[in-house]
Amino acid sequence: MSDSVQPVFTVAGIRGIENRVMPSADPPLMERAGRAAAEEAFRLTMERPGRVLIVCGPGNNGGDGLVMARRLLQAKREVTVVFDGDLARLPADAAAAYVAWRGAGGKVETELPPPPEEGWALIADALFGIGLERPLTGHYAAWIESLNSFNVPRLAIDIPSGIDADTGKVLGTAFRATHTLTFIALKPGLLTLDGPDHVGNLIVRTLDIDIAEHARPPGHVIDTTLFRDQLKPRLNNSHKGDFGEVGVIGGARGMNGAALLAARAALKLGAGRVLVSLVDERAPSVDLIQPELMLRTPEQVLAQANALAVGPGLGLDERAKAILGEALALERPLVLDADALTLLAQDDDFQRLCHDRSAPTLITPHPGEAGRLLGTDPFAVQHDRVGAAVELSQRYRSLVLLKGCGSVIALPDQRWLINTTGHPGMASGGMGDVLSGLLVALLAQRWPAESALLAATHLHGAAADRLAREGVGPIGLTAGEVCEASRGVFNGWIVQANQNGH
Ligand SMILES: NC(=O)C1=CN([C@@H]2O[C@H](COP(=O)(O)OP(=O)(O)OC[C@H]3O[C@@H](n4cnc5c(N)ncnc54)[C@H](OP(=O)(O)O)[C@@H]3O)[C@@H](O)[C@H]2O)[C@@H](O)CC1
Ligand SMILES: [K+]
Repeated sequence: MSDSVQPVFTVAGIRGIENRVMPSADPPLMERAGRAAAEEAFRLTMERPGRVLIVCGPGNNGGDGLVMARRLLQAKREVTVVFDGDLARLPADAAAAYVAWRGAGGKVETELPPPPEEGWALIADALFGIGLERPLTGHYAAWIESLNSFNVPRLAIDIPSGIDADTGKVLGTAFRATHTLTFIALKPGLLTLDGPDHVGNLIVRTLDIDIAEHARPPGHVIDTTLFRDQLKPRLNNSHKGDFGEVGVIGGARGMNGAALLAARAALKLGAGRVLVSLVDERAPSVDLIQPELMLRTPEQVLAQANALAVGPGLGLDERAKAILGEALALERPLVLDADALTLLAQDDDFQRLCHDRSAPTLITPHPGEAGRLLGTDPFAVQHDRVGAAVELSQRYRSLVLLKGCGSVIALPDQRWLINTTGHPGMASGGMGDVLSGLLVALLAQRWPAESALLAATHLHGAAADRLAREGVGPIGLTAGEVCEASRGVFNGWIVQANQNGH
């Protein structure tokens, strides 16, 4: 994995690094964290002099806030600290930070005071960090609700209080930050589920720890460097046979569009030929909007394509089952989505076939489909998206893309990655079909399965992001528009990857 790719650690991983570094850390980690937070506060209040409110909790996150407060006070800033923790139960570093704060002349309020007349210059949330283990209730929950109501910069220290650092779940209620300064490394909860709605601008400070020296990250954030090796310009001396033959099978009655969208996306991402089979017998025999697509029978597609996407609008009837069985038996890269996933979840024979395949299988469930595949429900999946994706990958010996806010990719060797492109305008019909099409196009062009899944996922979101920047959406964005924009973004990546001698 390239050094520039951002690592992601679960709480257990962060604790492991802390335990290794802490005994000899000079200055201590909490001093470094508090100093980094004070620096960030200066940056955020450059144009907003005035009083900074720091709300500190009963653990080491509160300790970070107390160090931050002392640093600001020593730099002649006005600071109000709120802390009502039990001094006798404060961890050692946080207790030392408390003593140092009082020693520097700092005062402590035990209730949230009203804001000064000119308003708070900044609110810093140092209530709870990675140690939060149960829902927030009572006065802590009330404080957070109140802090969220101020329209001023709101800085979360390490993680917005109330967000579970491993899962991104809101535990009771959660601080809505405009900025989050996180320490040592990213955590999954900042990137997936409810995390992105609470973190605002995300800033990582490693606290001068060389992470690679201490631990191997279990996860990463997806970026283009992960598949840059595949981003090659085409040779002048090329022909369509060099770029593979995609097969898409789906499009039952009322769902023709799902398979056509996938097929069009495959065409726009450079597949040499795209064969599509609409299982609806009354479906048209040509796509008049995209006549380049070759409409064929399922048998012809299964026989000819060198990479297959099965499922968009496939239906759940006997014919659909027969097609899925045949596709699973072919040793060619296979994308399964939508109805194919529902059929897979229902049938032990399909599961056995899937498990025994030697060609790559790529499954792209949303949380509902993932729940069915795991024999549970969407809530359980969302409760631990990374865990669910890893389990699916193991159970189905597949590369998995679990869709949703902060899509999670899990690979058969148990590595996982989180995607940060895309936006809620993509929550609309047909988006998943386009993603399947982008993915199968790269597979047909003989990209390795892992690179294809990372690239298609990242591209799908990046295309939607570009459109939103151009005023197309986010609200009302259509899957067809993402399909078109993906082509431009992808070609741009190739140009970029091949500049400067790469
Ligand atoms: N360790 C280090 O060296 C470094 C750590 N760093 C910083 O420390 C943070 C982690 O600190 P932490 O482990 O002390 O956990 P933290 O998030 O402060 O919360 C624990 C406290 O909250 C309490 N509590 C929990 N849930 C609750 C609830 N629902 N409602 C009420 N109370 C609740 C819990 O109480 P208890 O469960 O024991 O009742 C305990 O008192 C980390 O995010 C980073 O900011 C950095 O300085 C770098 C160096
Ligand atoms: K916090």
